[in-house]
Amino acid sequence: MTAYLITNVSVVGAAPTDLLIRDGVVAETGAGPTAPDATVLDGTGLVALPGLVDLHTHLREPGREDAETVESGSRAAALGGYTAVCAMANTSPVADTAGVVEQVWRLGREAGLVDVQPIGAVTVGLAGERLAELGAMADSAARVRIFSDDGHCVADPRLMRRALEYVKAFDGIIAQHAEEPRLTEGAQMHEGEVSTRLGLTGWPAVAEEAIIARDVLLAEHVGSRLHVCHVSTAGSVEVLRHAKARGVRVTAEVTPHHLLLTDAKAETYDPVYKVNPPLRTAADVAALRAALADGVIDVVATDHAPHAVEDKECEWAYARPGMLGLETALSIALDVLGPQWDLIAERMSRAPARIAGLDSHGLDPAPGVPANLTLVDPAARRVIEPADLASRSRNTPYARMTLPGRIVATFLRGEPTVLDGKAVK
Ligand SMILES: NC(=O)N[C@@H](CC(=O)O)C(=O)O
Ligand SMILES: [Zn+2]
Ligand SMILES: [Zn+2]
Repeated sequence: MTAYLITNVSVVGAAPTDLLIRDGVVAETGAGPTAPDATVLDGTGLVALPGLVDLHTHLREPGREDAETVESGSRAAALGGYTAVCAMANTSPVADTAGVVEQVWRLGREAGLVDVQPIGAVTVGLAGERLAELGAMADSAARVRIFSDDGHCVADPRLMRRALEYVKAFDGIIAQHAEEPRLTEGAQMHEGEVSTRLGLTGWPAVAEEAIIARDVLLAEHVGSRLHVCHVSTAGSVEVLRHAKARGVRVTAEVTPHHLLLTDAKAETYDPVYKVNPPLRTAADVAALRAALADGVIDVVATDHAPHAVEDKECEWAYARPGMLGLETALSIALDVLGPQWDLIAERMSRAPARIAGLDSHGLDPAPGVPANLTLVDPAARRVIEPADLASRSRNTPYARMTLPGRIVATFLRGEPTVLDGKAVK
């Protein structure tokens, strides 16, 4: 195993130091460790962060390997500074059995670029009718702790209650895609001024807020852990603020795109901007940014949702919802939050690792800590070229935008997965 000496690097924004990585851990920090055998990387101007952790990634394998595979998605993640991703269950077949989650977990190990932690489905086939084998998935080699029907809402309140109760036995968590289906039938975009002008059926904010309100009450009632996926409205933030003040065990995530883009993008009729939940208003974006800063929202999660060209480059109404996120998330966070490194480390690494129970991730580089870390060049600016992305899909909403920040290197258990901005395998 090669040792690496990263010199003159700022650890999470602190004064520059040296970092010696050996045998999978951070062996030493401080000025000038002697390690003649180590490969030296000049860290001048770079910031070392704990490897990013994504609570919400769609890897599309099994079933849509033309859009993404565990390997291609893992490579995109490593290039984005991630060392762990939680893979959503809406694959084909659905990840609703021990067999499927173990398959995804093994494929992640084989790719060896990030730790792939499978999420299990809450209900069989995501159909919302009966609970999947939650216990068998928890006991499997994949040790599933997060369960989600993402893509669909667990709309039936009795089923949601039973799921919340069931996972308590192994400190599991239900991650809800909050969308009251009766309020979003035929919806194409956010319900508001722009949808009225364009004549597109709207997805009202209340369809999200009503489910979050119901679920925080259910979680409080049964004393279970709830996680809210891709929060997108100012009203949702207020419901979460209220629930957290009452001590409900709820956590929440926001995506990079909901922190940056608004429903005005729909005026282009370019389906690259079609996503669930939809892009909202500038007032919602402002509320989400404030909630991320003050902690009502715990995490930035990508909702990386690759789609094949034929599913995306078509008429708006027929296009699948979803956009890429892994390779641009840190840049969007840097753009939105500025160089608040401690906040970025908290929202993109420490908090998601805690929520997912990934003990060897989300730890600031320090002696003895597993060397899961990433090096960022905050001064770099790059133009996003869809063709250059490692993802198999091309549906990035940031095409040809100039974004701040570049991932220079990523280490997984002391081994580089990215060096000089390029994937090593
Ligand atoms: N976000 C999306 O618009 N799409 C996701 C599903 C989801 O996250 O709800 C997908 O799987 O494509
Ligand atoms: Zn969703
Ligand atoms: Zn999703």
